[in-house]
Amino acid sequence: MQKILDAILADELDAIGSLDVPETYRGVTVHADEVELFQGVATKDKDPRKSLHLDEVATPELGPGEALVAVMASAINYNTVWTSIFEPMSTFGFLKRYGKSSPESAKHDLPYHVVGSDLAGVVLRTGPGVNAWQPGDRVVAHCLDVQLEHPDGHSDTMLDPEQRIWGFETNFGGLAEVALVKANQLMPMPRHLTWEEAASPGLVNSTAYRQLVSTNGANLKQGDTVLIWGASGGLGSYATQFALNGGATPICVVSSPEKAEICRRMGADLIIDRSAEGFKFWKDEHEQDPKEWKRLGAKIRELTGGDDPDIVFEHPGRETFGASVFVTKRGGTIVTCASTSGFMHQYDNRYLWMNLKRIIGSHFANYREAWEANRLVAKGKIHPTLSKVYSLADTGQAAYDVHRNAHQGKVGVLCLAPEEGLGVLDHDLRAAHLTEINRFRGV
Ligand SMILES: C/C=C/C(=O)SCCNC(=O)CCNC(=O)[C@H](O)C(C)(C)COP(=O)(O)OP(=O)(O)OC[C@H]1O[C@@H](n2cnc3c(N)ncnc32)[C@H](O)[C@@H]1OP(=O)(O)O
Ligand SMILES: NC(=O)C1=CN([C@@H]2O[C@H](COP(=O)(O)OP(=O)(O)OC[C@H]3O[C@@H](n4cnc5c(N)ncnc54)[C@H](OP(=O)(O)O)[C@@H]3O)[C@@H](O)[C@H]2O)C=CC1
Repeated sequence: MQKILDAILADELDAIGSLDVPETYRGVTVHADEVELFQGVATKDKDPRKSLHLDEVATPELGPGEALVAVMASAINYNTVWTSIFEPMSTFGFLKRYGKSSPESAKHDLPYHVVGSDLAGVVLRTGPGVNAWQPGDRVVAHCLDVQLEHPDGHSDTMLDPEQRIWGFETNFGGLAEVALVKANQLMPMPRHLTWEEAASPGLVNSTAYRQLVSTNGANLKQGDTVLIWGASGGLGSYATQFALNGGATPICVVSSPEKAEICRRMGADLIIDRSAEGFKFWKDEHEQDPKEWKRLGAKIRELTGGDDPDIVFEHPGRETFGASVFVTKRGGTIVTCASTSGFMHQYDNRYLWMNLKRIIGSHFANYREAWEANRLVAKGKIHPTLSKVYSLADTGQAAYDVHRNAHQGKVGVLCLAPEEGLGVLDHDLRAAHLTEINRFRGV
């Protein structure tokens, strides 16, 4: 491993293909014999530091269409939080199902799960049938694992029944020194970013792109008003940038003055601090409070001068969904990709049908959407929102921060990279955008 790292750090990438791939590597795992670890513990008290381990694991065999990547850096996504607390279900069920689907995928079904759905690194080896990528290529990986053997995925790969999220529904994820991906997950690493910056947008940037910008999602247009929950978080920090870039007006919902300040730094003017306003959309566990929905709607109208949101960018789920449906403009769109606070939603359907609103479900992104989202990063039009970086050994703490909502934007993890700040090739482009690249640091 050290020879590989030395070659990468010396920028001798042509040598990578001739260096031996190590038989084992360090990866962050959950263990199948610990899925009951948090039985009886409330969700908020389940501690990823107890369930995420740093293990020496065997390097998987490289199959057709696959690539092994030396991972310089990765990032925490909320799916790793879900894996680490074994909610809403243990990810070992996904690995078992995948393992049964073909002889090639049997290797994924193991008593440990190497997690993580983002990476920046260097291709070590490619399997048979891979022509577009070579050992030594500097890459980032999006997290859609799909082989495309079924007809259903051929207009939109997200519709393939065998579509999976790498490092969540597959093994050998990115929070490790080596990762196994499908070659059609690879994309060029933006040349003006460090390893840890390049590793941080992938999953959330691609998801927000499909959810908000793509015709498969809300198809945002100039002049739209967009309500963005968690606007300084992982998804929200990219949704806010897309709204601003696309000539729309974001209304950023956050929960502290620090987060409000980050949104202002991104260029947003209309901000709601949900903690300061004290919104309480549920009277108790069973009943919502439509007066609170109206209070949120009135606040939005006060900020916009009377406009209701054309689009509501949803992911908190149960806690906010009723309010989201209510405040959306007549004919507008609620686009949802998650349910962090609970997946059994409740809303008043009269406001949906009488006012001709639409709810769209959105999940990750197809290769084209992920590529377009990455291209915007590479061109310096969308910027990483990295706030803090941890070592691979401290991944548990990093996931704990995200679980506790104690983070801003994205939290990075150094895998093989010995320190922050390495990997930049285009210093001029970097200099031109340094303020934006560092906008989430130290807040
Ligand atoms: C990129 C990052 C993303 C994120 O962060 S997303 C957030 C994290 N992700 C999650 O929280 C999602 C985790 N996944 C899940 O919770 C589950 O994954 C799902 C609820 C999505 C699906 O559950 P499942 O049990 O895997 O599948 P079923 O579709 O419920 O299948 C169970 C049985 O139900 C049958 N079935 C499905 N649809 C129908 C139908 N329309 N009519 C009749 N039967 C149906 C199936 O065939 C199967 O049957 P049989 O058990 O016998 O094999
Ligand atoms: N389907 C898909 O493809 C994807 C799904 N996801 C899912 O989306 C969700 C969010 O992911 P991500 O943005 O990365 O996570 P983050 O934790 O980085 O950001 C989410 C933000 O949402 C806000 N939030 C959290 N809980 C609530 C609540 N109860 N009410 C209102 N706002 C809330 C918080 O902001 P604040 O406190 O400032 O309001 C928080 O910062 C997760 O469940 C994740 O699994 C993520 C990516 C892809």
